[in-house]
Amino acid sequence: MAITKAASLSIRDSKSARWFVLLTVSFLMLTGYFFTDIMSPLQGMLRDQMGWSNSSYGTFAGSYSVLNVFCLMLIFGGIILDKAGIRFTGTFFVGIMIVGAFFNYYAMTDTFNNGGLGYDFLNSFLTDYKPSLKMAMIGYALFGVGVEIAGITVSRIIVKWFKGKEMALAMGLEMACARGGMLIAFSASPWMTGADKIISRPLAFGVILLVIGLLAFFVHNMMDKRLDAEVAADTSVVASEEEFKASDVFLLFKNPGFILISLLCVLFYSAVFPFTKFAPDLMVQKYGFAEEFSGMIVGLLPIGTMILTPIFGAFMDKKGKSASIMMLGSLLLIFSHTIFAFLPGNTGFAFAAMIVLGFAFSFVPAAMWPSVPKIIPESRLGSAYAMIFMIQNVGLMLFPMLLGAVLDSANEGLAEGAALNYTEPMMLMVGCGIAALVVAFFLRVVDKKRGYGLDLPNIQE
Ligand SMILES: N[C@@H](Cc1c[nH]cn1)C(=O)NCC(=O)O
Repeated sequence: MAITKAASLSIRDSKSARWFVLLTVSFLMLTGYFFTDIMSPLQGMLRDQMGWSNSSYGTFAGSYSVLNVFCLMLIFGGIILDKAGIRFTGTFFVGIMIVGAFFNYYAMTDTFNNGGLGYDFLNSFLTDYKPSLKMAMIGYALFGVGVEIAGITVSRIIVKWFKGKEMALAMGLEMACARGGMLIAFSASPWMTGADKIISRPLAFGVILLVIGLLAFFVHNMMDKRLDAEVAADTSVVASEEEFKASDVFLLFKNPGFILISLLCVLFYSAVFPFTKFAPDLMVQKYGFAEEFSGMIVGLLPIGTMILTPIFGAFMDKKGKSASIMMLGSLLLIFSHTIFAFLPGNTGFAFAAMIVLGFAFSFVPAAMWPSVPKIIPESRLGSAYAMIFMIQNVGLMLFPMLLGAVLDSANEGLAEGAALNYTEPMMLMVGCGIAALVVAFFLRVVDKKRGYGLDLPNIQE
């Protein structure tokens, strides 16, 4: 439900109140993104201690999206958000996130792996897969549902509090906080395992952090309740429905701009998030970094985006050029992955490729997300974002699984202790980048034909 006119001053007109709300939900997203990548720098430890193959690790990473894709959870999440509102949906799905994260933690504990609750059952079928992997996958799949729907809810919260005010800045800052969570995960997770390399330790910390995130969301709920009460009492406020409708989906797929932006989203993000799951191990295997430092190198990526995304967002707000910038971002993606795939394992190349990727990962999200409202009418925006994330999740499910399988098959028969060769998995990422560039090119062509105005400034004078 969107507020289209507020006659008298409300709590959202108070700068400190709305920025405080942004702080609570941004912190929540920081905790969510932290847990999303908490296992990424631990791939080597999972191989050594848990006996997970690279394919198993990829299957685990892809399990994040399994329920989102096969059970259409993002669509249901959108419907629940429309029907039950922000406070219920947010609280419920943050709860799911915590339950999933707890299962993920439990899978890594000695208690579980020494025959704890559920071990014998999970050991009784699909015996090629370790019980720890199956339990972790159940947890991560639940967590994936929770964090994705929490993310959609938070976007809705930002619109509710910032519409007609500093909305782009608020969205940019929320994204920067979320990337901060990624940064902490990549840099700190290997250290948190301690000298005795206990994998469950960072996960326990992650679960606690998520609970604190939920408490922050409760604070948001109190503010939101007050805002709703003010809106209900103000008879001059006109509310318009923006509900998810199944019929909207068919209309969306008749829109070439929507099809192209969804394709760009899945191709671009498939070459980024699944890559980051393997990137710390790539740093160890190809560039010879110590395991503890490998995550810090990958951490350069979120650091760069935290600074650059709001800057590029502000540029496009004023100057436009979003369609061209999406092409440039896709081109940089190809450059970066080409360096990882084909250039020698020199640490300088690793830094250079990560910095180039940081630019790509700042350009495309900063241009893509604010472009959606230019292509889709406001009444169908909720459905459009839900569908785009749903399509994106197909890539987030398949590509980590593919990367793991390609890595294993490319390194079959490798001598014990020899470094893994990442050329073939990285060629897959280059391929995604090329496909993203082609789609970005067609998006620009269609933009010119249909006049979406993607290259025009977001802020109209
Ligand atoms: N699907 C979301 C959240 C996410 C983070 N990691 C995996 N999924 C998303 O892509 N949000 C936009 C972003 O740029 O983070």
